Amino acid sequence: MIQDALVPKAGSPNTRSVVSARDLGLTFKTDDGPVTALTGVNLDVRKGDFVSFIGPSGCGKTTFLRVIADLEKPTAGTITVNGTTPEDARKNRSYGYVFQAAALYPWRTIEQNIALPLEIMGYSEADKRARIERTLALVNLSGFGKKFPWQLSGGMQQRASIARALAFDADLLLMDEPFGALDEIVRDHLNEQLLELWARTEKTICFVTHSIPEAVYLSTRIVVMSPRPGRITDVIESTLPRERPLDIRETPEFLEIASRVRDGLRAGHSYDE
Ligand SMILES: Nc1ncnc2c1ncn2[C@@H]1O[C@H](COP(=O)(O)OP(=O)(O)OP(=O)(O)O)[C@@H](O)[C@H]1O
Repeated sequence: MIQDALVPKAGSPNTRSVVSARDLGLTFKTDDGPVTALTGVNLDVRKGDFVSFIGPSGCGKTTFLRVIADLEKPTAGTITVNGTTPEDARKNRSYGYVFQAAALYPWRTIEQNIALPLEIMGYSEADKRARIERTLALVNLSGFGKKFPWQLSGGMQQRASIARALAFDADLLLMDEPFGALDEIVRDHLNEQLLELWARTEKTICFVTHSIPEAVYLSTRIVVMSPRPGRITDVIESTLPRERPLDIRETPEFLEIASRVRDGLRAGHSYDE
């Protein structure tokens, strides 16, 4: 069941939302014919929201993030990012993007990796230094700036790539399964740290995951998606408090939300493929 209040109606995007999509669609042309990655997507992401996107492989989660980031152009509907087109939002550096793999340059130290977007944007040496120190502290990596990526664990590398995405102070963070390749204990720890960072910085976060517990633990809202064609099938507003110790995952309230997400995923899942 989709809660009416949470699902915007077709029409003009809400330019006060950080992300506002109306009837958004994207159909890729491929040699095997058109592939509809997204259809009829209506969604508002409000300032300070932590929104997770969950759904089976191919339901368009990454494509939606890439549309927000202006890495793909929609073929139907409209979308605004910070009240502007995704292209303007990209040019204004309105978002930081964290990829599935840490995507750090191995020949650059951690601080040189974080400095990269700042160099492109022409920050002064002093400003660059201050921002590197601040973002390293934010992800608990102070003192590791001179290391190379291969000298750090997978979890630390992913934290470094979050630092890089935070370095230029974008209010919006787009995260595509950032912890998918990490073991569960490291992932728990990073989830906790990400929530702390979100609370401290008041960023708006769009987060793609395959994990129900991760989505429920992190989010203020959970967007459940379904494939062929990729679409939103449920939007769940979390009733959990913002302060979330890890053992909140054993509470009846948490399990109830998780069960609703699971039902949503089951309803949109085809088992014969
Ligand atoms: N550049 C492209 N050209 C053609 N088809 C594409 C392209 N990018 C994505 N697709 C197709 O669009 C659909 C949605 O893909 P997308 O990667 O957004 O799904 P996803 O939900 O992020 O999947 P996963 O969980 O596996 O990462 C899939 O059918 C995919 O094959």
